Amino acid sequence: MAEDSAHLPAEILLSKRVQEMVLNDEEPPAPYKCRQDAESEDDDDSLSASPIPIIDLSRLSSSQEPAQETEEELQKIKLALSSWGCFQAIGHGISGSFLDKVRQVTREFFAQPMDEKKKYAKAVLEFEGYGADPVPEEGQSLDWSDRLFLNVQPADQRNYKLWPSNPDSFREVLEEYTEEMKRVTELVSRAMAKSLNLDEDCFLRQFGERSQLQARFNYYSPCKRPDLVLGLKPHSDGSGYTILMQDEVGLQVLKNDKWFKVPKNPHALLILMADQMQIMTNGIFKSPVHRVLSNSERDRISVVVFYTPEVGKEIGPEDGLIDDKTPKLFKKVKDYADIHWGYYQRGMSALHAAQV
Ligand SMILES: O=C(O)CCC(=O)C(=O)O
Ligand SMILES: [Fe+2]
Repeated sequence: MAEDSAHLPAEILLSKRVQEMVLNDEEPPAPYKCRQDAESEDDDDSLSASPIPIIDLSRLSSSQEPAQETEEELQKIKLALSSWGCFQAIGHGISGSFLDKVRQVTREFFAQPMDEKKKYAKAVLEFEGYGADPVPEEGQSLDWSDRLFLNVQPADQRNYKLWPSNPDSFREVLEEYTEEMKRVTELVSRAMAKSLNLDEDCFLRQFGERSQLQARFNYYSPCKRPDLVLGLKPHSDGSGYTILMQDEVGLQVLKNDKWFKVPKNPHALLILMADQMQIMTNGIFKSPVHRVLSNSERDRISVVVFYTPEVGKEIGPEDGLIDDKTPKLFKKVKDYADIHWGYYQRGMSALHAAQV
């Protein structure tokens, strides 16, 4: 059976979910195979400390905190985002038990029978809903994962027909998580601006009053051949920045041509710069390439929230970062996420399209 499906076009393959193939004990069909190098991605470093910086956001918002300690945390943010393009945020004010609840409703959704999940299925060419990303261009591999993608903010953009009614707390949990994400994006956007000595509201102004939040719930089934597939292919995000949580390891971030594992930390959120923050900071903050490995033993979920400027709003490098010695590296762009998507489908980065 696996041989037959190897010759099917990606459109047909996409109508069958990875979870179904795993339940049928199928080997990954050819369009999913993207790795020949079979690097050894073992877990032997799982006990060692991760080099990805940790930032305590509570040190920024506490009015009791001595100014010097706040300043230290801001410097850590600047250093983290200009070298790694990401940090693990703790002290973000969301309780561990609520983060567990978000992970739990995600797991419960994906654990349902396929017929239940397909009630929320997207059409092959559409984006929002349950399934896989739209078919990439010829020659691009498919990801060994399933996902549910939902617009959550502005609230008038929600398509509640695609919001699962099972588990029955899903909607309420996602609404609450969205409120938390709004709060965290305000906190982080201001902190990033302050770390660069800019007006603290400058990034919030660029994102606009109708800035967007989109939630992507990823489910990574185990794979018998993790050496041949990827849960998600290497990419940078097209959003402004992304807030991510996972329940198991699997995500890796590229730095200096080396992959680094994002450690399992049930209390941390990964704040990951995307291309539009690289543009707004004139290249000071980096939008890192990241990918998700497959695992032969266990499944994994992640909940990813993309924070993106309002539709139709022009964004560009902050004036305060440009002077005679530091020319503008990027042009003003609008709806960059769409440009990014076009290149992503061809396996390419889009940032050059925004370069001066
Ligand atoms: O699952 C993850 O940890 C990463 C997901 C991701 O990179 C994305 O959805 O853009
Ligand atoms: Fe991503």
